[in-house]
Amino acid sequence: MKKSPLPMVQNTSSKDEKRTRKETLVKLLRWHFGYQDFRGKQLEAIEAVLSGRDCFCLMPTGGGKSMCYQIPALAKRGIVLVVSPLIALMENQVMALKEKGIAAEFLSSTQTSSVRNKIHEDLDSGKPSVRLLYVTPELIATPGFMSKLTKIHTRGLLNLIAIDEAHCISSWGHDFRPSYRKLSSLRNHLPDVPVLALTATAAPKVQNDVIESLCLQDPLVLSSSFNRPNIYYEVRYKDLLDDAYADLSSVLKSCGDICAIVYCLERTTCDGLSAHLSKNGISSAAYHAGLNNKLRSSVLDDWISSKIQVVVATVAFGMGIDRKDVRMVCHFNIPKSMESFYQESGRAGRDQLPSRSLLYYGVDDHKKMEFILRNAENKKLQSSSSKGELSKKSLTDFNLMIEYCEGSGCRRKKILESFGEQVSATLCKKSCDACKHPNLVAKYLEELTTSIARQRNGFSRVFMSRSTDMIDEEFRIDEQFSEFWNRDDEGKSSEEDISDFDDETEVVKSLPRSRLSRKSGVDEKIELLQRAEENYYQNKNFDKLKNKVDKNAISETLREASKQRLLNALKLAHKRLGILNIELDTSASFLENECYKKYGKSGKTFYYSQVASTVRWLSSTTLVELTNRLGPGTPSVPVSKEHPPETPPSPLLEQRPPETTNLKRHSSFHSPLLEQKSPETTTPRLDHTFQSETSMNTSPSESSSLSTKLPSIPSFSEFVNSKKEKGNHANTSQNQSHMRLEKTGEKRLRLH
Ligand SMILES: Nc1ncnc2c1ncn2[C@@H]1O[C@H](COP(=O)(O)OP(=O)(O)OP(=O)(O)O)[C@@H](O)[C@H]1O
Ligand SMILES: [Mg+2]
Repeated sequence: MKKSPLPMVQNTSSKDEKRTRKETLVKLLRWHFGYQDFRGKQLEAIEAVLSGRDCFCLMPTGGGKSMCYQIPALAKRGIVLVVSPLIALMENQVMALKEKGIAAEFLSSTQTSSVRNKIHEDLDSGKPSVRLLYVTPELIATPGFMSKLTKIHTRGLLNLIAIDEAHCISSWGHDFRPSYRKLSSLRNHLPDVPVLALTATAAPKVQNDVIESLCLQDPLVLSSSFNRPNIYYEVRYKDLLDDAYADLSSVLKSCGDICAIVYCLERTTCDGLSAHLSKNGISSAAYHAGLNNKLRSSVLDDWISSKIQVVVATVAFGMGIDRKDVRMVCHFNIPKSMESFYQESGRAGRDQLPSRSLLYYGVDDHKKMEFILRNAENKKLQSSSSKGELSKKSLTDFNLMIEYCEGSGCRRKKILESFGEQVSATLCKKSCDACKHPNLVAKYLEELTTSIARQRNGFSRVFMSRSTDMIDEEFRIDEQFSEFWNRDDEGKSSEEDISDFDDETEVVKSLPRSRLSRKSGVDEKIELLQRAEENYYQNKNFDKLKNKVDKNAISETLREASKQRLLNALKLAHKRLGILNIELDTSASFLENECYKKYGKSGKTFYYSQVASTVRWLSSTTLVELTNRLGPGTPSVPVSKEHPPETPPSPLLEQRPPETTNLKRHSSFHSPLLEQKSPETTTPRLDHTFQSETSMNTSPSESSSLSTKLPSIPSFSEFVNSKKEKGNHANTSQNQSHMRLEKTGEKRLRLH
């Protein structure tokens, strides 16, 4: 339903006229949005763009930047074009505006062509009804759309171009989107349309970059303080806690039924933590780019409509999400920069009511993030030597985050000073843990220092400990080792989860790719890692390690959550493959037990990686493989949906004696870590025929014993060796195949 139009704003300059204009704008605000008055610098920004001036608007998260282009759209006949980085963000805003009776639309590839055509017809009509048109930067770059904009402009109907989240244009910013770079063409094509750039990113370098890149002319630069007085800042130290999962769970419980966001670095953590919270009676769901669009939308809807209270998410969740009553934002892993932290924690308390930011800091998380950033930095350095300065920036930015966690003194001051704001000592008013409980925080920091020193002396873990600095200094992580990185998504590198953008491709394209081809020196480093692993398992320094291992121990709760994950994955496999001849609950226990047996002593990270890899295996495995691993007996004929095995289902766990885990590997066993097949099995094949052939070549007695005696999950050394062999084998096979192809000039079956 559309509202009746209010008087249009005139561009006038006398004092009275100025007052009248302000009154009209306030009337529009009250009429359409129900707010009493403008906040902060909103009015100045609105007046500037209405007078035709470019404006750069720097406001804190939740400060009300959207209003700076929404009111101008209502104040003048014509269209305001809004460029926004995420489709979800556009959808949300358009929906909210439509609910208020404001004619807003968005154009994106997710719409049906009939919806898009309708919008285009309206735009071409000469008298468009739409007042706010949201588009992606990619669309702006297309010649067709640019000529449409030019046409609208020649009819005098393009009032303003608003670039929301404008920091995305700057490679100095924390959310750089290459597609935003294309927006610089707007000024060439539409030189006299005012441009409004909006961001909550305060770094001066980013500001200058935005102004230059968008070619803003004599812009009015409006900036407000970044202080969020209604947010209480706190850091908890994972290394000093028995169980961070349990700690978060009790914090959330003690707060009552609050709305919260928990950010994690990795998708697996989101899944595990969300399962843990749910199990403890907290209504929660995981949200990350690994879920399909439908699932993500339903999680978002449920959270926005308060059906669930807590979303456990990667950074894919949040940019521009406008739920005002978020009472707590928790970072379960350290964010990559102060800018990211500020943006994400700033999603708390947008209604200006007291809220909380809680960060769980762990030394392992620190190392992991540092490793990811260094890896990304190395990649950038290799791709362009001129970007050296830029590459180092990520580590410098991260150091501010470390200082926030490990340093003493007011947290608020640290945040604001990192953005160049000078802050008085009294500003915080005891609204951070360091100001409210200085002695306690000092004690924690001391304990943390001791714990770090202990870890430095001991060798806590192959990848995550400080003693691996010398390795990761040069060692370029290969995607293939991602299992040991607690990664849940093959083919995507660690950086992806940091960006975790879900709808655009360019960021994904810019991710580090596998470096298998760059072999130089890698073998030595692998050997180094293997030696490290051997040392570790020999437990020579067990006493020194004990403390750390305890901290890293796998709790029953974590095991239960993992079992739940495996059960869910089994259910999905059950759906995908049809009726499975296995008992799901027992099989989940069995698989979890396998992971625990293998990595129970190595600690959470390895154990959790193994769970993750098993989950992935379940998502892609065939019925034969699954039955071989979990079912009652090896089928002597290929198993298919049409020909299920005749033996009745019987849970494997009871059938398997403990010593059988060391028996020789069944050829049809498909380990998620060890995909390599023995040389004799590497003939051209289709998956199913291969499985059935191997099964048929096995004698019945062998077959039944193999089916119950499952192979062990490979150790890190086995995994590394298998990858090496696989690499060598692939090279040999490729050479042979290449020669054959050259000879025959014919394309044959692709060799593995
Ligand atoms: N003048 C106002 N008075 C009261 N509430 C307002 C006012 N202007 C905006 N708001 C409300 O403040 C909330 C935050 O606004 P908005 O989403 O525009 O913030 P933002 O600056 O874009 O934040 P972010 O950086 O997170 O995108 C919204 O719910 C909005 O309706
Ligand atoms: Mg916004």
